[in-house]
Amino acid sequence: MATLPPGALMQRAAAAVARRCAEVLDDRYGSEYGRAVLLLVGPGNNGGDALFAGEALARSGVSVCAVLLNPERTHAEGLAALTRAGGRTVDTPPSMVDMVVDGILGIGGRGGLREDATSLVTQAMQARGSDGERPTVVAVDLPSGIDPDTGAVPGAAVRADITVTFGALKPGVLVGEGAVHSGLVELIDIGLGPWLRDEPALWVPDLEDVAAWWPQPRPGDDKYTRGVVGVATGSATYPGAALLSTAGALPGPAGMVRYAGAGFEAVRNRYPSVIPTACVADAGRVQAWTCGSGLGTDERAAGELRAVLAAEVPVCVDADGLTLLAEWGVDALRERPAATVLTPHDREFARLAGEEPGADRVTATLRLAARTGAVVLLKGDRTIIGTPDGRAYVNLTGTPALATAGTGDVLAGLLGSLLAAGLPADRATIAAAYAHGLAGRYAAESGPVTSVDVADALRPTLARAGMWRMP
Ligand SMILES: NC(=O)C1=CN([C@@H]2O[C@H](COP(=O)(O)OP(=O)(O)OC[C@H]3O[C@@H](n4cnc5c(N)ncnc54)[C@H](O)[C@@H]3O)[C@@H](O)[C@H]2O)[C@@H](O)CC1
Repeated sequence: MATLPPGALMQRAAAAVARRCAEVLDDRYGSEYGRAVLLLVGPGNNGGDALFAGEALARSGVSVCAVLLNPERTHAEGLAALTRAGGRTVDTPPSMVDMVVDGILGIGGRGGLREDATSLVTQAMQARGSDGERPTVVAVDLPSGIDPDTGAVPGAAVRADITVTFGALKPGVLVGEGAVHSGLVELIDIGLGPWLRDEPALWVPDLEDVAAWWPQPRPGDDKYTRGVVGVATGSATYPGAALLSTAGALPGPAGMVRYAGAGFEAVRNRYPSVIPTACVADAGRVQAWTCGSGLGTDERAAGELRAVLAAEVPVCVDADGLTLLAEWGVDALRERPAATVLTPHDREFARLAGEEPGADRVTATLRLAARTGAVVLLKGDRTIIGTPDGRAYVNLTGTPALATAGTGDVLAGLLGSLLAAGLPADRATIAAAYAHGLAGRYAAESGPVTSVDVADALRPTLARAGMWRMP
């Protein structure tokens, strides 16, 4: 740090916030010029960041005003800079505000917002932008009132649309209630790297990574060289699961889908390119299996899952497959000669692990991954992926709209296809969660989402996001 001029980190942080604010205003209004931005400024360096960001915005023609929560402890240089640039302080929020920048508390904040801050935030949110809509809220580093380390929200807290966070992703903005308050989280590198402790506790996959990993068809490929995925799902009771997991597998990167199970006629009628058989034993060679969605838990289902697990190829186990595994005990999974991926929701997790994920979902996921030797994808508001070697990822593309029946079947199908196309299990799982979340968002743009909509949205999503590149 000695090599950096004093305040350099704050300047970089503030510049990143200002840049993001300007982009959001441009998106909303076509230009940031003349728009009204309100800074909520707390007593520490978080407030300092907000003030310097306000300075930069004011210099670009934005009308910036600031409410100071603790005038006597306000970052003095920041305030002077804002004032020099034409920004002003006000006692109460004006009625017309296009954007609120939350610089009340950052990583120094503890115990939720106090009363004065809570009422200030409430007033600010009653303002309206010049388009009549509520102001966009951009949080500096983290939304004020959330616990930076755990994501707990012990009292009132700011609800941000966007959080611009610096140097490292604090778990508080990624998991639990804190994640819900953080909106879209953007990590900015301000050069803190050398001073950060250890490895990040949580990694956030981004589109660049996922698009780079996504297998593309190469010249000379045929359907077999691109990988063949086997889908062993559905039952007489749940024939829809067969269709949904197949629908998830088809847009994936594998060159062929084989279906094995009780839904084979329905699959044949709906998807002519799929090779259907009644059971795993008859299915022929595959490079990966997805098994479990709607499979049931009877003897037949157990036999199918055993056959799949005995194959020396990667396997994604979902839904009823997880219930069966829980009955058998998960420790034997370590003996599998190829990778396993488990995709539980909370109740399935509790059956598998013998305990609820609890408040620390990341640690719980990693513990199950270490115990089973499998990559574990714990579904939730924020899907968490843990690897047996102790890396944890959180997927940020999901949407609550995906909390509807059958979307997990689609995810499992897509994941199987990525495994069959040769992606290592951790990347396949991350990539599937990422693309599935995006597809959920895309589907939600045209109305309430069903799992069929998510499956249908996969192809346009993969093209739009660059996972599919025209060969
Ligand atoms: N760590 C770094 O090197 C950098 C930090 N930066 C900014 O600095 C922030 C941290 O700044 P500070 O350490 O000054 O802390 P904060 O600005 O988060 O909090 C300031 C003070 O508020 C008080 N406080 C805590 N909880 C409160 C509550 N519930 N209600 C009212 N007051 C409360 C405490 O006295 C605390 O020290 C980061 O979040 C980030 O925004 C950036 O400027 C970039 C560089």
